[in-house]
Amino acid sequence: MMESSIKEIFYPSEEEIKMNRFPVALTIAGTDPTGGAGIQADLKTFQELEVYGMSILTSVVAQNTQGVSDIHHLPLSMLAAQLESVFSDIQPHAIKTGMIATAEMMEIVASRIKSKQTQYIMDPVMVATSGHHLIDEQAVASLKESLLPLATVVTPNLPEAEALTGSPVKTVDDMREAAKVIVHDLGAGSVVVKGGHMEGDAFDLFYDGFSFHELITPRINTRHTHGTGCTFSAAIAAELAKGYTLLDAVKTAKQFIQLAIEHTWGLGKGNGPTNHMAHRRVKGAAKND
Ligand SMILES: Nc1ncnc2c1ncn2[C@@H]1O[C@H](COP(=O)(O)OP(=O)(O)OP(=O)(O)O)[C@@H](O)[C@H]1O
Ligand SMILES: Cc1ncc(CO)c(N)n1
Repeated sequence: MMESSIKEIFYPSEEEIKMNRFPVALTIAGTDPTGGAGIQADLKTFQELEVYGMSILTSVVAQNTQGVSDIHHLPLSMLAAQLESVFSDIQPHAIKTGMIATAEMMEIVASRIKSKQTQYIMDPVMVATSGHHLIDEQAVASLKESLLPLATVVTPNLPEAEALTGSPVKTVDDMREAAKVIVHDLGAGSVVVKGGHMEGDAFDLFYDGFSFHELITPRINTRHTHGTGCTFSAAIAAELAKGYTLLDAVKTAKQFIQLAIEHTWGLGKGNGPTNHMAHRRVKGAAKND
């Protein structure tokens, strides 16, 4: 059964949040000093969706809207220490991973996530919008073998879906086949194959292992799409932290990123960031509307 495109935003009332619990989400990712991607985008997205955000750094990335100029991977001991700091004190309801550049880092993160009963959203970050590779070859293998099978949902774009499956992913049929491989062969709980890199409508395909759901919104004609994938997966993490179903979380994330792209401020000389506050323009979405 194919779902139609999204019709409205649905945010919890104050009462619903109090009733559920105070939702907490953790991002484990790299940095983006211009704020459009990485943990900066994740924390903004958590906050906009009324989820308490925590963050663990994997790599410090010198980047802006025109590209990546340098990357410094934190020592493995620092990654392990940050994980201990968080998990010995505040338990997240949802964990999202973004850029994890090396196989060694992935193994450390995977061993922690394995021991947690929590929703895990994996954004299999491989290449920045500018085309700069953010993880090494060995890390791709480790991502597939160690992290991906732990994921509640994984959110590859088309090139990442190709890297994961080893097959071209150019058409909707290719997306469907890739989704089945990622769930049934590679072991992810579910997958959203993101169609941002395709022509035509912004077509994403969500597959939960049983049925396909098409999430389709009009393509916004803009170059300002830096960090769209980070923001989209962070929105899914926030909604899962609040206790929404996976399909509802994906639908809300889709609407969130659509607005964020549509209302971009066009910052920077290159591919600018999205506007993480745009959802507030939708009547009734913000608390005091
Ligand atoms: N121009 C656009 N108009 C509308 N939606 C878009 C556009 N570009 C991307 N999207 C949507 O943004 C979300 C992220 O998809 P995208 O393919 O851009 O991820 P990504 O390549 O991983 O992002 P990034 O690497 O820049 O963080 C998807 O829901 C996609 O459909
Ligand atoms: C840190 C980081 N993660 C992910 C992306 C993907 O856009 C990026 N550019 N930077």
